[in-house]
Amino acid sequence: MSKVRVYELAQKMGIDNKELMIKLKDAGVEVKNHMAMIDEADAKRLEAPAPKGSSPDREVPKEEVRVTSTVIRRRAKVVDTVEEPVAPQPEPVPEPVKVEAVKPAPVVEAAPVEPQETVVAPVKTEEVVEVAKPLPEPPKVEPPQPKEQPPVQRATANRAVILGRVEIPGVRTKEAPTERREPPRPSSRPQDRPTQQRPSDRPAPQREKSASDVVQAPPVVADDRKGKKRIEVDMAAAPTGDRGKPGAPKKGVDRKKEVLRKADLAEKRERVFEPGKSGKKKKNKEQRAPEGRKTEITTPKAIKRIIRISESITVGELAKRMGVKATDLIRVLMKQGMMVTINHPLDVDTAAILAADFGYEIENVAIDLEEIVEAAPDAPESLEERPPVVTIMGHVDHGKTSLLDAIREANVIAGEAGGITQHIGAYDVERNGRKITFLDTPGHEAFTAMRARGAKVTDIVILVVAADDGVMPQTREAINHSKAAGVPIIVAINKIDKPDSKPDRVKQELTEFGLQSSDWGGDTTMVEVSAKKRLNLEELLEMILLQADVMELKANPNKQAKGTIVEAKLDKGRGPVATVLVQEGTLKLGDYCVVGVHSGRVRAMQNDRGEKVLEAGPAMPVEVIGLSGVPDAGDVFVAMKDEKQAKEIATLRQIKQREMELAKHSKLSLDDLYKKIQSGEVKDLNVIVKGDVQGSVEAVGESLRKLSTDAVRLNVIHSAVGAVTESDVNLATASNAIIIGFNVRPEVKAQGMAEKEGVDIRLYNVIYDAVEDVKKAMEGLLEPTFKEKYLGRAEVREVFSVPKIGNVAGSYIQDGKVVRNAQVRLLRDNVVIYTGKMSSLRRFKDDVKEVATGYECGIGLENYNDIKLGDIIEAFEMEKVAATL
Ligand SMILES: Nc1nc2c(ncn2[C@@H]2O[C@H](COP(=O)(O)OP(=O)(O)OP(=O)(O)O)[C@@H](O)[C@H]2O)c(=O)[nH]1
Repeated sequence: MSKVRVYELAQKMGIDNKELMIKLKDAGVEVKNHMAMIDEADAKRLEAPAPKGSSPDREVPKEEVRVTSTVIRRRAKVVDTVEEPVAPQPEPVPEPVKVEAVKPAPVVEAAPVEPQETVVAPVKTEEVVEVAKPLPEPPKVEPPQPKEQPPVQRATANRAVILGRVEIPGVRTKEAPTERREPPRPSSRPQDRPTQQRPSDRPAPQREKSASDVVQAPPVVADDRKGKKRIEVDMAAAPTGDRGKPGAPKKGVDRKKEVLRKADLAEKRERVFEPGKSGKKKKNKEQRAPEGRKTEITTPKAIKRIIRISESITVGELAKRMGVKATDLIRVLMKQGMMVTINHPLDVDTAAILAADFGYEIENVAIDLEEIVEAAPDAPESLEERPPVVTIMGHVDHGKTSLLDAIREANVIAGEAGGITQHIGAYDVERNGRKITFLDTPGHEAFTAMRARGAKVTDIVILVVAADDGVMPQTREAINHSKAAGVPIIVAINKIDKPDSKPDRVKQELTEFGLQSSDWGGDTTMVEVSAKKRLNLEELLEMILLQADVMELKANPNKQAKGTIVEAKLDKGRGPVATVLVQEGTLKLGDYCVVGVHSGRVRAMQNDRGEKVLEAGPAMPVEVIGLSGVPDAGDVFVAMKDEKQAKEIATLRQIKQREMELAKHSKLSLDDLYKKIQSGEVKDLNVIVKGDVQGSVEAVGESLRKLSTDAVRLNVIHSAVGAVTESDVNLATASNAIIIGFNVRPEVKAQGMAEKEGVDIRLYNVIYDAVEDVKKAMEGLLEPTFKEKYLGRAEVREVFSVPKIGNVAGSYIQDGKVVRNAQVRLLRDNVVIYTGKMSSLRRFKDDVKEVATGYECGIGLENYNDIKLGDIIEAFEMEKVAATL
């Protein structure tokens, strides 16, 4: 007679094993556990009435659930089953028996099975194998699912009651370690589990009793039987799995099962059993758990959402730190008008805005130089009197240089005789034991250029006004610049030795600018001097010191030095040389320092008399050697103890500078084009100014801006030092601007591009001419009758000295052609050194009319011999053209 196993029938009927066992009991069929076999007749009898909610028919549809990579569990569809638990649950409470079926599911099963197994041992073996595949056990779990964690699984995956079970073990696993020691499962285990897992299931204990009555040590069987599914459950519970061995010895069948199990589930064991045995299991869980968390927690904790950067970060790095694609960041930046690449550095502000879009915060952990520099304000008691720093300003030829020289000479003579004066950009003189520092860069351009860099160096301005000339344009500018800087003025009315000098008239004129002589009841000190005759120079110095007293100039000499670069150059022998005007602290030999984008170490210092100096205190100018590069005038000099820190700051500044340049370029072209469109009726004249030095660039720019009228607005959209480049031409094209070059030339490519694009490049070497031209053009009066026509340029590759003729430039024609008798310019680093005529053009000793690109030739310049290797000779001719501006 064919038989069927209880669990198979239960599976077929879609009900829990326990439940079926209860039904069997009710039906008078005695079974010890779900592995027991019953007659098919009995089975059919039971199937007919079908269990509570679930109809046997439903058993047919089975569901496959992959429990692990090697185990697939098949079981009846849960849809119905899901409801079942509801019914059984309430029952369990009153009836211990039912409860058993529900709660102890995994554990209890194990217990009861054992006894029966004893009987059907051999069969089981086979079954076990089967079980492993189809995973019948699940049904048992079904009942508990609703109460335990299974529900979670159901909810997420598929009503898989089974799944729920699987989970149960997982949950238990945590407790597993403790349970393990309770191999005597029957009684203890059930209790433990129910209590731990479902505290609400009180019947559990009672059940267990009954269960324990029936079974005792069979845990082994239970484990085996359930095969893998079970295993998971039991193993999860830890105790059973391992115990299987110890408990099994009781029955040979068990052993076989175990063997089978080992064979079949070797892999699984390693993963599930083994770990379950001890801490390993925990590890396993731990491993799993985090995985789960990872997927859940997609957003880092608040603390991890703060990105610390040091002054700047590249787009790629920021994307990486935020865990987003760099392309996403680039897209966002593009929307904001920034065309960047993955390696584009972002400053803190930009990065912060960008990061905010992705829910991150940016924290700038860079060393703040200003902080270091400013540090804590000096305590009043640490301050000591320091010499005043003086700048001389005035109109052209009013005697600024003469006055400076006169003062210095007098000082040198009076001071250390024999000292060889050197031009280091600043010097100090002594008067009655007190020092005065003069900045040897007369003129307001330098003064303003320094100020534009944020350097406030000058304490007192000496305004030189020629007594025979009076207040002139630059005098006015000097006054304005001084006032803007808030620097007190001492007027030196110069050239009083001249017969036609009228100091009073000067004083009178100055009152118009708010400078009233103290002689006349005002508060401005005015000294009548003569630089030429050395008249009243002492008095002038005296007045300077008096003014300094009023100002109470003080500084703390006992700390790391801080100063400003007054002048800097690249010396062939000594490398970068910079004159530092120490403003605070004392600069010592060996100090590390940061200057602008450069860092270095003070390797040598000397004063304006060429003497070696070991240290320089406040207001003392010294020439410093040891910098990594040539800084700009006006750069702040900061001495520091730490070399690494100095280098770091310099690097950061370089990055910043590069960013600023990049930002400036992209901004200009875009912004101005837009502005132009927006300007509507207002006629704009956009100008780009390029010059040989910052001072002239600023001067030209400033003069041009002043030409703005109500009708035409003049915008200097870009100004910089250097040759006219392609970038300038591009900008001019986009902004419909003209380019004004002051003492510089366009690069070859830029020239070609300008011609192609129709950009007007105008070159001057006199500011007045540039301003006048633009002014006339704005008034519609510009009538340029001649326009320069570029012919070509040659590079000087050798210089030959020819008797009677002088130096001849052995040149290579780089571009265009060079024509005999053409006008030429000699350029050195794109700065015009000489403008004149070509005196000779030869090829192999033969005079030629012209030489084309790619050929070599000898070029002689009229009345000019200072030709050097690398110079560029540009040939051009003037042609008549109509006004175009
Ligand atoms: N008679 C007389 N001539 C003076 C005096 N000071 C300067 N000069 C002359 O004025 C001219 C201009 O003097 P500079 O010292 O070059 O004037 P500056 O203001 O420095 O001129 P720039 O450098 O071109 O701005 C020179 O020829 C000097 O000799 C003075 O006190 N008396």
